[in-house]
Amino acid sequence: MGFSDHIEEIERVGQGSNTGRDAIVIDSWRRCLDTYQLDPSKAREAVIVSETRLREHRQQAEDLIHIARSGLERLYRQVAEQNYVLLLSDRQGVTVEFLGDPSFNNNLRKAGLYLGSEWSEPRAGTCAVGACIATGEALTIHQTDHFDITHTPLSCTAAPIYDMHGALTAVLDISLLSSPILKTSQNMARHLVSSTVRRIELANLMANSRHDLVLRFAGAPEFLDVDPEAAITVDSAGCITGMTHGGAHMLATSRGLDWRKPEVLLGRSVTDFFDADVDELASLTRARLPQDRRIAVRDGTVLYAHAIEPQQRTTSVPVVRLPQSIPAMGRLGGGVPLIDGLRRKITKLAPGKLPILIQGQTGTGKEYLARIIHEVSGLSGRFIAVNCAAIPEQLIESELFGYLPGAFTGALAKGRKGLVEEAQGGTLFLDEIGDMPFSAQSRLLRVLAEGEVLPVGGAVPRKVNFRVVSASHRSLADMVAAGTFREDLYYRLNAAILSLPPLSERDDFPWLLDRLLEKHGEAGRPLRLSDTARMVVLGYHWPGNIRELDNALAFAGALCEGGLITVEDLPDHLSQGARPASDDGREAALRAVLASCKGNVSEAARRLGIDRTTLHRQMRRFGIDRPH
Ligand SMILES: Nc1ncnc2c1ncn2[C@@H]1O[C@H](COP(=O)(O)OP(=O)(O)OP(=O)(O)O)[C@@H](O)[C@H]1O
Repeated sequence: MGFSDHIEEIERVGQGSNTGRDAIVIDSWRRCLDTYQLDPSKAREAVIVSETRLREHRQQAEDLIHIARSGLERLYRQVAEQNYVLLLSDRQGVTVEFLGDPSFNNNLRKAGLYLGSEWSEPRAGTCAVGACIATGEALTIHQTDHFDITHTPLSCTAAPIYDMHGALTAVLDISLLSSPILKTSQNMARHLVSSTVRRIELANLMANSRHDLVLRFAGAPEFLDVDPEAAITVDSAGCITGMTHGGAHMLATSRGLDWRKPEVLLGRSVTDFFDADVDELASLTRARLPQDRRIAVRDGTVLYAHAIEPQQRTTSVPVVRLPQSIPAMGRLGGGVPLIDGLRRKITKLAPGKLPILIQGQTGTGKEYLARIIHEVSGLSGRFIAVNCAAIPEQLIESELFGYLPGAFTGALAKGRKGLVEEAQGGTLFLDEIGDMPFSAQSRLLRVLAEGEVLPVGGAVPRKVNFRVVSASHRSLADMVAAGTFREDLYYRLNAAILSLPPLSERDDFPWLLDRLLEKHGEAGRPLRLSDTARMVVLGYHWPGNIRELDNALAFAGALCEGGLITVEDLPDHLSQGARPASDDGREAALRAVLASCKGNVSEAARRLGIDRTTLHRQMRRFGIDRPH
């Protein structure tokens, strides 16, 4: 369909015709024309918010991103091969999390499939995220369903994420830069997105309702414990305090109410909706077989329920996250030679002003290490982190170096201080420095060489004094050789290089695991792992490194009962593609399982899923004594 055909079709719809598109598209086009007064003949570039605004949006969505991450990564792995990218947007339509193939970064950024892009209907016209926010429903906006001609190559599928009080809080979207003609090709995508959202809402509900009874529901007993369709929370008086979107649907349907009005559901007694009171519901625990946990809803439907008792109320002492109470250097890792070596280097380097370059794969803790360096350095200024990959190219110079009043269109009337100046007397952490555009590299070099910053549009440089720590998951030396990174800047940044190993090579893995279990548990009550879950965790290869482990435990911690993580609570892919653990990990796991079986080799072999001979062989290999 050509440009003029597209505009003509929108105009016909505006005049009241039905051109055969889905009602959801027609309604959205009409909103664009009548409510937002958008002109279909004016193509608009994708809107990408500034780094500062993006940071604010991400901060507000931080808890959700944290809980959602494991689900998002799992979904991304399922669809990445078909070239989908994944976006999580907040309720304003700003993309706060993005997963996509970095080799398409430029094209994706241009198409607005990127961190910070704004996909609300008033800004972008009909689009999946915007229409999803407007309707509250999962949907696909396919190619020419888009209002704006700039977006018609895309096919986007989105589903809303509701908080436990029934308010739309975010949107999960998967998008394709190019797709088959038929819209039905995206039905599977809609199904995948919706089921991921269901899991995210469930994890969110579990994480936020530690003191209420949680009830999960499924239409079939087989799926009850593994993939429930709906969940609600109930307080000790039997009143409903929270629900997933599926839960809201179930409650509303049973009484002919509107799920869009959560206020008519929350606070009501469970007896309004179920043929059972709160005590009967609370007895539907795992102690009974799933098929014995039948429950009738007021409209006559029969469901299966799973009750999870509230966790003990803790006194309201502020939660002290254990890692913070350990001195900075101690937080780096366990007492193994590799980490001790790193500690020695940091002790020497941190107090000086020498630029430090941290290398390591994604998620290995580069920013975490940079913060430790800042803490140990004793510098009185702030730690300012800049993700060079997340700032749109045209904004990077003004964000870093600031600008004077009227430096460019859209600039603030007062001008603005750049991040370099914000780091005055402190540390400027330049993450993903390899993604810094060439022109900004030249300016940065001048700042470092001369200790002066020249704001955009300015003529008089200002003195600056800060420590620079940069990080990259790519080899800057290779980029220099390829001519994509300035050699002189490289030599300025890499006065000292620190390398962080991938998680699978860290001998202190069990130490890290314990710290993260403390972090995600309640104050003084770390999460625990069942023996088999520990084996699975130690046996997985963790391509996303500490971040992936951190997210998986946050997710499992939200799903588990009583603080004990079992294999079912872990993201599925951990147990599927498990690769052999490092020797240290395997040895620690064997000892842990043997100890918990009081040395009973047959029982330990059963729990580990290996035969006795193999277990004996492994025990010999690690010098573990045969129990007497
Ligand atoms: N030594 C550690 N102990 C406990 N948690 C850690 C440690 N190192 C990193 N983490 C946690 O792992 C996660 C990832 O760390 P960080 O963001 O520093 O990684 P990164 O290498 O900068 O990642 P990227 O390259 O993707 O920016 C964070 O949640 C951080 O708190």
